[in-house]
Amino acid sequence: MSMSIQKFIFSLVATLFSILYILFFYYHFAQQEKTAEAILRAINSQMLETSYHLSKEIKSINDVASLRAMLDRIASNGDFIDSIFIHDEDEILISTDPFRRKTISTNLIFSSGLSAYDKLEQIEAIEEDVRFYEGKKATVLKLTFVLDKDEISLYFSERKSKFLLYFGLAPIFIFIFLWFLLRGFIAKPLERLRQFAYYQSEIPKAFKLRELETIRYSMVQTFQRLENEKKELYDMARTDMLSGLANRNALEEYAHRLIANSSRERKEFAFLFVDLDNFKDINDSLGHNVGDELLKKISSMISEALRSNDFVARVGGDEFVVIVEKYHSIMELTAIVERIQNYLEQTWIIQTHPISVGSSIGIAFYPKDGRDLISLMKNSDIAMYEAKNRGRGRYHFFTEELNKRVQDSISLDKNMRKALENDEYQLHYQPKIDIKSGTIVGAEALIRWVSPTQGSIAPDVFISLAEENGFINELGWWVLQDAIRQHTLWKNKGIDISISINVSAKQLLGDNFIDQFKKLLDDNEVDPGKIDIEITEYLFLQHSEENSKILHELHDYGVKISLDDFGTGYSSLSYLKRFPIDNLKIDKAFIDDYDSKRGSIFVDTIVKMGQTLNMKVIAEGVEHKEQVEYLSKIGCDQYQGYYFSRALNADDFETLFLEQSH
Ligand SMILES: Nc1nc2c(ncn2[C@@H]2O[C@H](COP(=O)(O)O[C@H]3[C@@H](O)[C@H](n4cnc5c(=O)[nH]c(N)nc54)O[C@@H]3COP(=O)(O)O)[C@@H](O)[C@H]2O)c(=O)[nH]1
Repeated sequence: MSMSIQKFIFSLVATLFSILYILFFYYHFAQQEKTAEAILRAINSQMLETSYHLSKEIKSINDVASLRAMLDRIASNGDFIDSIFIHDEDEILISTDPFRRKTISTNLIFSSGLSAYDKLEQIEAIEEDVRFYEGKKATVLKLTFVLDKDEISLYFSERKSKFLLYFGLAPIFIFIFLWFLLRGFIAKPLERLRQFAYYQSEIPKAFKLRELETIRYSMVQTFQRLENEKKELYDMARTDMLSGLANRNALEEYAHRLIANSSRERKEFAFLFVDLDNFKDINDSLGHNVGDELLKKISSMISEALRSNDFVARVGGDEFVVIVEKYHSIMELTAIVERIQNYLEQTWIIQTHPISVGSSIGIAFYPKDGRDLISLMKNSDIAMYEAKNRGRGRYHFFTEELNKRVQDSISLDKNMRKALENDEYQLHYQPKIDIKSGTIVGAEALIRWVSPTQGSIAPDVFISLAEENGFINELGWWVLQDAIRQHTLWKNKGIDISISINVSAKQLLGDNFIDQFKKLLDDNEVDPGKIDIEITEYLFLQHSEENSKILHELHDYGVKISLDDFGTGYSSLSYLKRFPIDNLKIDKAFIDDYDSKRGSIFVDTIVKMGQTLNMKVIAEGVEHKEQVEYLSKIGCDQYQGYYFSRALNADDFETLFLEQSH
């Protein structure tokens, strides 16, 4: 049976005090007996002495009466003697107690079985013979000492009280003091140490007892050591010893956590299975030492190719898993994949051996290609084998459809960039018509890619990819330069119309856009008021502080700002309030629907709202006469659309402009 430290200390102290109390009581009774013996002895010797004196003094029975004074003195001096009397067989001859008439039985004094204290308690008197000679006749009288019972019990009860006071109460106080002392210095600290050892709760503060303090300090040290060892073991269990990368255990933990989060937040992530090409040959031909060293280098290279929030684990000899969570598009992901492959595609010098090793990468996506680690591993592995089958040093997606899409995007990306070098882009211009006068007041520059192999490619096909991969900055800059060039050319020919240029959010927010744009206008002596920058609502979604600053700067410079495709995307009236917008372009979808009840209300409302906010309102995608009539009726400012003209190349636009202005 176990007990708490507090209980143990309490029992220990209590047992100690019980023993002490037993000893004290034994001592008390022994003392009491000794005292009783001493009292009895004193009374006895007083008695013997008195009897001896009386024997000498008394010569005849008549002398007894003369002894009164002596007896009174002895009775009053004797502490425990109540009275003294002398009697013969029949009657009391003399007594210090005037009321004493009878003798008292005194035989108990000789009863041997009783303790001295009991004798004192029980006997009332003791007596002694007084012998004397009247002539030759021996006479025996009895001398009796009557004991003062009250005095005796008062004496013993006083002694008892003192004993209780000294030996009874004092230990109780000592007991309480000891209890608090032991509890405070031993029981509580030990209990705190126990709790610390058991729960590893907060480290107890230093104790005042040296031994306990040593134990506490040792425990703290032990726990710290254990904590470090635990951490080391934890890390070891999750680290690949050769490469220092995460191992399969760590991958399992990471993937489970990520899958749970991604499923909750409905997000996808990419799971890459990386396998080195020809690694087995290197191992077999140059030995495992070289292979190991190569693996170490490759591992650190893969880590270097990744961003801090990507995850990499070595899951087999030359197999790695990379998890990429944050990417905006497949193209951004493929850029990461290509970076890994490019980093690994170098010649490594290992123990003087030049070694080249490529990699094949299979890519699967959570949740599309697998909802758990096993299926993601399996499917990315299948994709990796497909990459190897197709000639190594490649990457391959698990689904063929995605594979095709990515391959198409990659070749589009390549061709799109080449097209700029080969001067395959052209700007077409769609007239903007003033509704009241019916004349051309401007032109929207729209890019066209005229490929020698594929013919005219619409901007819808490549603009979004150019925005995704950042090529829009280069392409957009070409558009601006070409539009300004054309504007200057027309101005010199007397065609002084404003030009609207589509500028993507990425381009607008790119480095130095404002400075370069202003320089372009200044260099060509272009009136900024003749240039209209078309932006979409998408711009307002991000970096709104920065956007606002750029738009205000452009506006202050004199450039007009048009909000394109109004009403289709992320429309919020607060944009119209916060940003300096000159023109509102109603999206074609609203214009198409102008003849329905709701549709007409929308168009009408947008026109009124725009004009109330001092904006010009331009209808897009106008294809029919009725639409123009309706727009005219509701007071819309301008329109553009196939009804008047499609976007034309610069020459055709010029012809049309000159035709309609005459
Ligand atoms: N960042 C840049 N974006 C550009 C540039 N050039 C074009 N674009 C954007 O590409 C999208 C598609 O443009 P496009 O194929 O040229 O189509 C434009 C018009 O041809 C078309 N349109 C005009 N009128 C009609 C019509 O009556 N019917 C009909 N079906 N289509 C018509 O609309 C497009 C103009 O759209 P918008 O820009 O919204 O005014 C398009 O989003 C362009 O913005 C560029 O140089 N840079």
